[in-house]
Amino acid sequence: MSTVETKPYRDEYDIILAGGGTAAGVIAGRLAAADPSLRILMLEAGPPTRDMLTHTQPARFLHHLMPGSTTVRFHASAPSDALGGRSLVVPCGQCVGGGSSVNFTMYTRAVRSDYDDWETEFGNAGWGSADLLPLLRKTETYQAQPGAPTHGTAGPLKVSYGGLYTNVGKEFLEAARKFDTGREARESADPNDLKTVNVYGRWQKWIDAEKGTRSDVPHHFVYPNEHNENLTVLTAVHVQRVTFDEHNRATGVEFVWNPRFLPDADRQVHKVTATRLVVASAGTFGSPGILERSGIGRKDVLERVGIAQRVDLPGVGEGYQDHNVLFVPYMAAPEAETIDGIAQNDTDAISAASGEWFKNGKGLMAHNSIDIGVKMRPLPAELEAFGEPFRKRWEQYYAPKPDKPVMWMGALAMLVGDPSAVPQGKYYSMGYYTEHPVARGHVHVTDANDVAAPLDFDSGYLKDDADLVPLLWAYKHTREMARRMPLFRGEPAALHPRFAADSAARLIERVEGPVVIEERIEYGDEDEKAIEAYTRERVTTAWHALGTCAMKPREQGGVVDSKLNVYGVSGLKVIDMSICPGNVAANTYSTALVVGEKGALIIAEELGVSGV
Ligand SMILES: Cc1cc2nc3c(=O)[nH]c(=O)nc-3n(C[C@H](O)[C@H](O)[C@H](O)COP(=O)(O)OP(=O)(O)OC[C@H]3O[C@@H](n4cnc5c(N)ncnc54)[C@H](O)[C@@H]3O)c2cc1C
Repeated sequence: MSTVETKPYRDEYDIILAGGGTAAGVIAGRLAAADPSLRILMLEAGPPTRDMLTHTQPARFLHHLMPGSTTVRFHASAPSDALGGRSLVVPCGQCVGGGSSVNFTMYTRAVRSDYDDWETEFGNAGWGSADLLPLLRKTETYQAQPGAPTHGTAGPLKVSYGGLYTNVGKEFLEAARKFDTGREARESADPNDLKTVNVYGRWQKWIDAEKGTRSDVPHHFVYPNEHNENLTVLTAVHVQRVTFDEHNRATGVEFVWNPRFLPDADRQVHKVTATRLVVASAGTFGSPGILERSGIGRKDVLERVGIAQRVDLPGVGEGYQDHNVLFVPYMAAPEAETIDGIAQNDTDAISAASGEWFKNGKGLMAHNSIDIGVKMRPLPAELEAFGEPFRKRWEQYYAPKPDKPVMWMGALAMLVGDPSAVPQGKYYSMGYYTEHPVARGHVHVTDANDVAAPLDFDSGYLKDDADLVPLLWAYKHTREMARRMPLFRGEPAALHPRFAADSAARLIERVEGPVVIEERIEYGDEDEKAIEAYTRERVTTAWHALGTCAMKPREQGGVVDSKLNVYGVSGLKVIDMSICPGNVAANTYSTALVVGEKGALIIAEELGVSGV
């Protein structure tokens, strides 16, 4: 295998993957291992990741989100009234491995009904949970509780509880036990068995229990094929478009070097031929752009930027979804075990944690800050509190499917937020996100050629009140638990709602030692307004973008069929998170992997390759 910049590469391959992220890496790795004679080219916009500690050391994930990061691309939405006039900025992996190389290594799997909906409601035979569970197992070796049902035993990616069980996690579990008595809280629970809801449990991580390394795609699917001369990974490449013959069959791609990484490279358009298949695997923001620049999309979108339409496919770039998340920080006692120093790129903290990590793969460096969480469905009184805006959603969508959680909640042993806005010290954060938001957005190109041009991006966030009310409730619910943890030392005003000084809900700005809190906080109308304003001003991306090239019938706005073929052309598939027709109750890495695995099987079957 060659991981090269600019040259050498051949003029012709059997398969070209446009994008070198999570799903693409699984496809390349599986196909190359099964048939080393297949000539595969993977074209990635960003830089290589091989053996780099910022990628292999799990706790360093925030390094990739720092301003000026070269391993993610930031997409800014149009300002939205629903977000207090803000623009939402969504970072996406932009390096070999894509999201798998920069994500927070939080292991979360969808529930069965999410995938069953893909099959029954969107007409995709072969995509139900019974078909996908074997593929979920295929990707992983589950070290957290070896032998646990539904998990894998021999896959390339290791799943564990990480290198430490922090006191933040332990105290959060205890606070849940005491405060949230309508739900169970057990260390032995498996919240990721595709069905468990309303049970707080230890949260798994995409981290190797022995080596302490990130379970990313490149180091486990792609780089192990280095002996294979027929697999080429070309980095710093902007795929502009797919080329076609007169019968609308994909013949290859056109690309330019990404000037961000290769400022001195030529500015010409390069062409490579694919004799058998082109796969767009550039993610939820990237794949619709490749289709649109190739003339596949909605007429007015293409006309606006001067692209001649090849196929009228109005669903391209539509249906954008994510999970709406908030992280609310609390001051912690000095003895709190947090990854704050590492997350903030403090060199002393990094070298201290690296010492243990290099020795035995353990400690804070083999961690992602999340030890305990819950997939939560509202209990009857809570549903009442969600009120009218949520009732219809509940009755139509959630009530008939008892495995579907409405939210995820958990504790993070770190400050998530701007450190310069709060007093120095240790922090933990309460995190919560909605699993299946109602509102949809879109992503479209604004330039016919320039891959780096900002996108026409509407996140859709909080445009439907059914998406808002669970978040308002979750602030109050998690605040009760955060205050009941013995490590609690206060609520930093800059990163909480602006409650009036004489409100019963006012903040406890600082305490010097553990406090005993038994009373629930009472919220008046003004307090509720403060929480809504706060939620609109602070809700952010969960980095789980999906749905912009949906796999569903063409007449319903679909872009690909259930074999992942783009409607209206041949020889072109889309395989990444953009194909998800519906959301999943989970952080999305697991689903991106299963989409890659399923895509590899479909390609293998069509090309007559066995052993995938
Ligand atoms: C910061 C962050 C944190 C996350 N945390 C978690 C987590 O803890 N747990 C979890 O389950 N999920 C998490 N996720 C989500 C998960 O990692 C992603 O959903 C998943 O990796 C997406 O896979 P994909 O194959 O669809 O796209 P990606 O992995 O994003 O791959 C797309 C690739 O295509 C490249 N590309 C785009 N356009 C072009 C072009 N024109 N030419 C060439 N290349 C192009 C991009 O650079 C990118 O590398 C996180 C994601 C991010 C970004």
